[in-house]
Amino acid sequence: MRIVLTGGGTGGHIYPAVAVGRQLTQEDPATKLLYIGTKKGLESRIVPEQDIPFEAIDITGFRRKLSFENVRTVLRFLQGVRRSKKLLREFKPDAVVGTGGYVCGPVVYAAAKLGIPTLVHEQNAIPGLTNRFLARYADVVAVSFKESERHFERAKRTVYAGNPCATHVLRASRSKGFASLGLPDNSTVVLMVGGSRGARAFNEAMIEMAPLLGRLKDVQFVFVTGEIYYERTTEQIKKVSAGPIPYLHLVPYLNNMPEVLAASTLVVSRSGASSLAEMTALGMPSILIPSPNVTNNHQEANARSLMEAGAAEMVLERELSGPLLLERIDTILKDKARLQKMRTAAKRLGMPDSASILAGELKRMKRK
Ligand SMILES: CC(=O)N[C@H]1[C@@H](OP(=O)(O)OP(=O)(O)OC[C@H]2O[C@@H](n3ccc(=O)[nH]c3=O)[C@H](O)[C@@H]2O)O[C@H](CO)[C@@H](O)[C@@H]1O
Repeated sequence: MRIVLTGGGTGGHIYPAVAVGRQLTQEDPATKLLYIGTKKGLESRIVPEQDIPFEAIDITGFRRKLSFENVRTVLRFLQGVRRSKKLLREFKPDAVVGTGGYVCGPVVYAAAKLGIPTLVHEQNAIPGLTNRFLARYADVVAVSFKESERHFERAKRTVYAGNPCATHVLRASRSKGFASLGLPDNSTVVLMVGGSRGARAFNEAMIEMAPLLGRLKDVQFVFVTGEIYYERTTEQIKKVSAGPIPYLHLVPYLNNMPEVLAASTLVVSRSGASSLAEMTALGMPSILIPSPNVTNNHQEANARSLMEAGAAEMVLERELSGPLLLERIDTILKDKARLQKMRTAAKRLGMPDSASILAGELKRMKRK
């Protein structure tokens, strides 16, 4: 099969597309993939690193308020459609998969206009602007939460498919995760990550926590700062600490997130949909700190669903401080029975066969 993947801006839109591509290649090594994204989005770095051919189009997102910038956005959208049509005519895909973020607007729209089968994947319980727009053109809208089907009444067909990142992460090697951190197998690892771009509040808490980490015995901490915060956080931690902290691994970004996740005992995280799909697939206990800056506060809704199932604790950003977080981590780690309960509850929410459900849909669409 020849498949065009598109979606981006942030990791939460990119990794589901990559996971679908991986699944198709695994099922049939002759699969040919092309990813269409933007130069500015994280996809321009992540996708080539995954050995998937990448082409960029120039496009910006709509402002929610009426503005002159939106006129320019419409013009860029039309240009994007023209460029997408050219790329699609050259590549001749059997189907196009869009995973959200404004870049997939012109690509999926162009494909629909050319009569190429299209599938849109929505990761969140409350859909984004681009996917809402595309729903009426796509042949299939795949949702990650059963309850979000109701937002896509105009779609030709909706499928409850989960998030394919869940499948992808289950293939990760735990030992490789420990080895990449230079740690022996079965070390206790606490991973702290503020989504694919990092978050200021997470970095502030990391700086406050760093000098206190020694209070927890035999625990290794992995702090993922996000690329833009790395330098400042490293400097600040140096300033507030007496010397190097041997059990702290400070990194800007993890290219092997599934492996490190598999090696972790507890995760402190934002509650983006793809991250949660990965954590639940692995049965990973977590402390979730939802981003307050997302459409319809959807990260808090995401976090609440894990908390109510007993898989996670939630800390709101306005309550967050380094000492409070360390206290919560310590309490959970000391309570082995609680950890086990959280693992079981998380696993129950996981949907590990998501990538194969989506691959099945694409094969069915091609045959039609
Ligand atoms: C601020 C914002 O707009 N957030 C949205 C964005 O989040 P964001 O892009 O942070 O998305 P998620 O948390 O859903 O997913 C992050 C993805 O990046 C990966 N990763 C992250 C850090 C790292 O160092 N290495 C790495 O590989 C994770 O494993 C995961 O696959 O998209 C999600 C899915 O549409 C939404 O639910 C979020 O609300």
